[in-house]
Formats: sequence, C-alpha cells, structure tokens
Amino acid sequence: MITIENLNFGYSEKRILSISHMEIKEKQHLMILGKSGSGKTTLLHILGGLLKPAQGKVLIDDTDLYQLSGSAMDKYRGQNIGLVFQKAHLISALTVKDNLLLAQYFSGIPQDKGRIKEVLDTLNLGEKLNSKVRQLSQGEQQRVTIARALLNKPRVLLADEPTASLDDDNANSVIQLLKEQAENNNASLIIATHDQRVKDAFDLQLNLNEQ
Ligand SMILES: Nc1ncnc2c1ncn2[C@@H]1O[C@H](COP(=O)(O)OP(=O)(O)OP(=O)(O)O)[C@@H](O)[C@H]1O
Repeated sequence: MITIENLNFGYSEKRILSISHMEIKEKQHLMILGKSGSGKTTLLHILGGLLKPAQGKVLIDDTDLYQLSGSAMDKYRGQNIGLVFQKAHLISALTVKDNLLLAQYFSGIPQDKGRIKEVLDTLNLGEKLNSKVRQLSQGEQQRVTIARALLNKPRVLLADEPTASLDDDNANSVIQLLKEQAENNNASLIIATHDQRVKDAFDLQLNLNEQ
C-alpha cells in the first residue's frame, strides 16, 4: 500500500502540489490526471523517491521513503520501484539485452539474463533481444522501457505519459499491457497522463486540476 500524508511541494515560491491524504491499496491502480503544468510529473517523481517534498510523507508499505538516506533510497528504488519515463532514455547503439543488463547494473540488482529474456517474452519482444535499439520501432522501444521498469519485479510501477505519442490502438494496448504486467507482478500501477482517451481505464483517479 502507498500512503501520502500532508504532502506539499513547490518549486521556489510557487506551490505545485498539496495532498492531505491519499491511499493506494494493494492491487489498486491510480491515474493522475491534469492539464500540462499541473504537477503530474512532479508527483510521480516524489512517489519514485526522486524529489523530496518540502513537507509530508510518502509511505510504501511500512517504508517512510524520505526518512531513507541517499544511498538507502537508491537501493530501495532499485529493488522496489519501476519507472517508465516520458522519454525512453535507451542507448540506441547498444542491443536491447545490453541496455537491460546496464539497467540491472545501475539498479544494484543481480545481472540476470534469464529474467531479461522472461520479461521480453511477456512483452512480445523476445526476438529483439540482440537487436540494436536504433533498429526498433518507437512502439517497440517503448515496450523495452516497460521491460526495463519490470526487471526488478517492482512493488510500485510508475509511468509518465506512456501513451502520449501513440495512436488509439497502441495507446489502449500499452495501458492494458501496463495493467497486466502490474497485476502479474502484484505491483501498484500509477500513471500520469493528460490523454483523455485512456481516462476510463482506471477506477482510481486523482485530478490535479481540482486541487
Ligand atoms: N525543476 C523545476 N524547477 C522549477 N519549476 C519547475 C521544475 N519542473 C517543473 N516545474 C514547474 O512545475 C509545474 C509542474 O510541472 P510538471 O512537469 O510536474 O507538470 P505536468 O503536469 O507533468 O506537465 P506536462 O503534462 O506538460 O508534462 C510547471 O509549472 C513547471 O513549469
């Protein structure tokens, strides 16, 4: 379970977020909605342990995220949180396998080719293991970023605008894929979007325009 308590965040003087209490229970999935600039990415970064709030708490199960020291936070994130960023951040000259081996290395989890193959297979990318990233389509590259986020079997899967550059069919299938993968891994899925096409896909919604 993820619990947010008395969260306040601003960049310099400007207040961006204020959430007094919110719970995302086991197996619940949350969609963060809001217009451009409303703070969706900021909230995802706070939930991912990347941006310390000025005030308030984020608890993942019993772990109070911002009570962890810098290195403990990095370790916790590497082991428990999966992040799908707005941009792919893949190394295009390397193969899919090498990108994923590097991700395991930087997350501080054991380099495990079996897990890489397993995750790629579930995303229908098994045959692309030895392809260079630059030889993949945009949709395939995006699925590699989802694979990367799942390598550590995260408790929490965070995705920032995962459907922004996709057509209707691909937008729906990426949402289904993320939900399916979160369920297979018993993870909570939290996505940020301003994509009206996918707004009905999630029961739990937080609209930052209404703060
Ligand atoms: N590093 C930063 N320093 C100062 N202001 C920032 C910084 N990052 C974001 N902001 C401001 O904070 C606000 C929220 O930004 P954020 O990226 O969280 O919005 P968003 O809802 O994800 O937007 P979008 O849908 O356009 O990606 C914006 O007004 C933005 O200009």
